[in-house]
Amino acid sequence: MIPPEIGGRYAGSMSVPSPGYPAPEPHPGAAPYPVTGPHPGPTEHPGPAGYPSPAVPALALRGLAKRFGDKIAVNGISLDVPAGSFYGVVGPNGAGKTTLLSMATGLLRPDYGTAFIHGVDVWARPLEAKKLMGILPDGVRLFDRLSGEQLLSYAGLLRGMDRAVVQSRAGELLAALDLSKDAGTLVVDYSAGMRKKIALASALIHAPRLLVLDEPFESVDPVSAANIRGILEQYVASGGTVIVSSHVMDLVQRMCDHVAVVAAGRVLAAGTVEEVRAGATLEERFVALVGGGTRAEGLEWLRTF
Ligand SMILES: Nc1ncnc2c1ncn2[C@@H]1O[C@H](COP(=O)(O)OP(=O)(O)OP(=O)(O)O)[C@@H](O)[C@H]1O
Repeated sequence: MIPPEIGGRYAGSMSVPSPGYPAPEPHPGAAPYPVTGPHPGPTEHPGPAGYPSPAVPALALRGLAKRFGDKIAVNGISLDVPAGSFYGVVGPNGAGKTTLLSMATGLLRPDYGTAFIHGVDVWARPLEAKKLMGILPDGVRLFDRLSGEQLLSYAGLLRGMDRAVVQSRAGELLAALDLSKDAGTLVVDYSAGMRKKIALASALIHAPRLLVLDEPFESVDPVSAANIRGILEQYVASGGTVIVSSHVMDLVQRMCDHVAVVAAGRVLAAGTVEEVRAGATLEERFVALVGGGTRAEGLEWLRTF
């Protein structure tokens, strides 16, 4: 039995789950623990300008929860990401963003709840769901004894793509991400930013309908970051959906049309960027929601030379 109180806590009507999905269920072997907060009611989500309001969200999370030992990393999150949106997930260190996105994309089994990619249950129909998405996970190792080009070919062939198509797309992606001259270099010899870019290319090669990118701009130089932003903006303009987690509020405010603020395993606010920031900057709103930082008291030894 699922605890009756499971569900996300929402700071307004902007957050969203739409009806039509079954109630979240605990996964086999999950130890029940109290997950607080009421079930959010269904709300209409406007699509981005120029797109009709889509009936089926690109990603629907229902009552996702995960505990590591005594630590509840994600505490019953339900959320809809509208198809065609550029969705930012922001939160302080340790907020539960990576845990949430890992459960949403089939990388980490939740204790409770499930996720639907364009209506397909990630945990009940994983192969179907995974065909629909491209993932840039945080901290997952790549097959780094392959060259960049080989890694891309591997990613494409693994998705059942035609070899000639894989080759031509790999060349285009390497060029777009400024990796052509390093195509034959082993990934183990790539810098952190180059690894990020080749992992992103691997997530894009099968032209998924949903991209889930955990910290895609971390370690990436400003020129490459601008290239990546351009690629993602075009992808969204042609109907794809992007979810990015990031700590850079300014970037999220400029790039995303929707945002969810996550802290301590819960959603504190979610909706369009305009709704969430409510006239302030996203950074100001974030600090107000999450709480001000601890002042650097003590540390006198650092100021005595
Ligand atoms: N495999 C694990 N084992 C134990 N605890 C974990 C594990 N993964 C995450 N946690 C804990 O769960 C909480 C959420 O971690 P998570 O990595 O999801 O946060 P995050 O929002 O992605 O953080 P950051 O912004 O620093 O990357 C943290 O307290 C973390 O210590």
